[in-house]
Amino acid sequence: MAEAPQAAAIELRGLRKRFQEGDTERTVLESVDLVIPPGQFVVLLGQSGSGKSTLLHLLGGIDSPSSGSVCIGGVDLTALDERRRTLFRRDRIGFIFQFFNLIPTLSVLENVTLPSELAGLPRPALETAALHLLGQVGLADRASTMPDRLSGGQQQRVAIARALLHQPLLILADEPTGNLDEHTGEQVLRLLVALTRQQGRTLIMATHNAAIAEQADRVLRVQEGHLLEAGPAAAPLTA
Ligand SMILES: Nc1ncnc2c1ncn2[C@@H]1O[C@H](COP(=O)(O)OP(=O)(O)OP(=O)(O)O)[C@@H](O)[C@H]1O
Repeated sequence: MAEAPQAAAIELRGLRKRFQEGDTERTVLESVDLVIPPGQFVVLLGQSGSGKSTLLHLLGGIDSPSSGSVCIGGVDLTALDERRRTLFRRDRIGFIFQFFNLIPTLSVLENVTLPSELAGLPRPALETAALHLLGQVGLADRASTMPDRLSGGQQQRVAIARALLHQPLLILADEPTGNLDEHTGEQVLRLLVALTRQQGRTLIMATHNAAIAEQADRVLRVQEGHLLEAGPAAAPLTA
């Protein structure tokens, strides 16, 4: 899919998301405008239920806004039909979830290569790249292991390799260490940040880990439907 060469990694304009619950309509996000240039690491804060996952789903094309536009790498997801949006998501977005979502019947290597194979990338080159990435996440010797033989931190490192293999435009991580102990979680986050920085990728991460937020280029907070610059005075966005 064609992309403008200098396009922002993310451009949101007038984004609004409402959910219908019976007779009541709940506005989760309202008037969200945001521009993120390529290569930045952005942390997303916000209380439980504030709308962090909703925003990540809109950025990844998992869900559609009620109004407004979502441009990723210059491609307006709201202008794509469902099939094209699915293909865009598969080819250009990397997801890392709290629960690692590995396929239990596939080996570590197969879990890492599967999404890229589905995207039509050639298998021998993929395996070489996947083994290299598994080395970078410290799992070079576990390629043929089944996921249930790995610790939680190791499983999340497999998920990181899987999310990075197809060289996505945007990596979305939704509380990726919520299921890990604090020490392991922080190690995994540091690895994810280091790898995405090394590859020059854009990473948006919902996390409550203050040490990781300190490493971010930008920290945003979802609060009462609005997206604010996080900081002592929770200022409105200037983007
Ligand atoms: N499919 C849906 N239908 C109706 N309401 C929804 C739906 N998805 C999310 N919501 C509502 O939107 C609000 C924001 O939810 P969201 O999961 O985005 O919050 P969050 O900040 O990620 O929370 P947490 O930190 O607990 O994961 C919540 O009130 C939730 O109930």
